[in-house]
Amino acid sequence: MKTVIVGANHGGIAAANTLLDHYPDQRVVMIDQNTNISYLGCGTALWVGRQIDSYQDLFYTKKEDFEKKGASVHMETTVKKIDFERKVVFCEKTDGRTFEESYDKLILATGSLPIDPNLPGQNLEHISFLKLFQDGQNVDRLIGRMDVEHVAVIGAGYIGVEIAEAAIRRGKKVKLFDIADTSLAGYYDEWFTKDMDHLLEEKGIETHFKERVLAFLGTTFVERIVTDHGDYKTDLVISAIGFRPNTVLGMDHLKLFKNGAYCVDCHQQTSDPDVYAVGDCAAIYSNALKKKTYIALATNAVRSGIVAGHNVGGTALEETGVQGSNGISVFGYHMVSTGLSVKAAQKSGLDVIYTDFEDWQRPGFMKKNAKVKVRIVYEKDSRRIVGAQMASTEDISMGIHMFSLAIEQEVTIDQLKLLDLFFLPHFNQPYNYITMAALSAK
Ligand SMILES: Cc1cc2nc3c(=O)[nH]c(=O)nc-3n(C[C@H](O)[C@H](O)[C@H](O)COP(=O)(O)OP(=O)(O)OC[C@H]3O[C@@H](n4cnc5c(N)ncnc54)[C@H](O)[C@@H]3O)c2cc1C
Ligand SMILES: NC(=O)C1=CN([C@@H]2O[C@H](COP(=O)(O)OP(=O)(O)OC[C@H]3O[C@@H](n4cnc5c(N)ncnc54)[C@H](O)[C@@H]3O)[C@@H](O)[C@H]2O)C=CC1
Repeated sequence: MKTVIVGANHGGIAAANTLLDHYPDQRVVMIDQNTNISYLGCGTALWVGRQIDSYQDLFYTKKEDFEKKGASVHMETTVKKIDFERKVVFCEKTDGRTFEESYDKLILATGSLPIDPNLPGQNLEHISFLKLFQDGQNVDRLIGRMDVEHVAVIGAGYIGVEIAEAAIRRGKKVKLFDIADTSLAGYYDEWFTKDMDHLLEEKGIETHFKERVLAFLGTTFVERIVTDHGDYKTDLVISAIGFRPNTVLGMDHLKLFKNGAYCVDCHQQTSDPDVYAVGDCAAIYSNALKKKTYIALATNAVRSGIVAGHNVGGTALEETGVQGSNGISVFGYHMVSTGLSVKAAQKSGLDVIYTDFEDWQRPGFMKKNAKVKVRIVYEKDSRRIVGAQMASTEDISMGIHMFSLAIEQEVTIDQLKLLDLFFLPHFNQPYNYITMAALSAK
């Protein structure tokens, strides 16, 4: 059986490795328009901010690794069109040569594209997205220039906050804009985002929230940014206002989710039984919402790629749904969340309440200590946990993984009250903050 995979980044790579490692009878053809694969975008801000020495280790695999396993890999090759009736993809290499690849099964892993604010002056130089490795190289080159002093970041979501930190670390004057009234509004409630906003300002980032960018001014290079509150000198603009699914290849043939992502079932199969979709180009089932949604994360791309690979290979593996677990760490402050914030839950029509707790991580007699904040969001009637947020200068990631499982398994806030959590002064308090938050739940 021959499977063609369009897109060979995190989702396509996971699908290809699953097929090549478990189903020897499979012929796998991978096609990607880029010059590189497996780039960890999350490393861009670390490298631009010189928290890691180079970008070399931000790639975890390469074309040759798949060729060694027997795959054919066409890099710098764009799939221009797909004939879903004849089951053929039409390819064009960067040098203009064209060819066709027939398929028995097709896996679409074409990912996402940065949302384009489409503003006047958008084509001036020194305005960049931050999606590809090449974008990271471009921003790193520009930020290294002496004549680039003022950096404007549009979008205070995950990319925007992380790259704003990087620009501060490189000694730039940074303005961070968002139409929301706080940073990270899509992931956390205000009890958390106000701490992040304060930290960003304390570190020298000039925040401009509830402010809409209207245009860019300049002759060759961008010189000023115009918003509904004023205009500001700028030498470099980084635009990070979210991703949209890249589904131009199948939009006229396959069923689409409300934001344009491909609808898929629990096997990652689209409305065409020979076509699967994974990663940022596909919708995903939220265990918190109990319905399909769109969450563009590398972790989801990998898991959905594995599920599609097994199903194409002949194993009817079902995806278990996600909670959209995510985390951010800037200036040594960590925030992690899973499921829904109160705001997101209410926006989706869920009737939720929440319990908050803030305490020291360890008992007072321990020399090393740090404050931890936790919020648990749960449905009023079912008392099912639907979300959690945590913040500290300590690594609290294991806590949010537990909450992710709790949401998936429909654990209630009452079940959490007496959950067996160990006590050791090096790690926590006898009455640790998770138990205390649950015990204080209404
Ligand atoms: C700066 C940054 C930081 C991030 N940090 C994190 C993080 O910390 N944690 C996390 O979970 N997620 C993070 N993400 C999100 C994560 O990178 C994406 O969710 C992930 O890349 C999705 O993988 P994908 O394979 O579905 O899509 P993509 O990575 O978008 O890959 C799609 C691939 O398809 C190819 N392609 C598209 N159309 C065609 C075509 N017509 N023909 C041929 N090839 C095509 C593209 O070249 C690309 O290689 C970050 C993203 C960015 C930009
Ligand atoms: N640590 C992590 O897990 C990371 C994950 N990612 C993922 O990559 C994807 C893309 O990241 P982002 O681009 O940061 O998207 P995002 O969704 O995290 O943030 C977009 C931000 O832009 C704002 N915005 C939207 N339109 C705007 C406008 N016209 N003007 C000003 N602000 C506007 C939104 O309010 C939001 O705060 C997301 O799915 C994100 O979760 C990215 C970086 C790190």
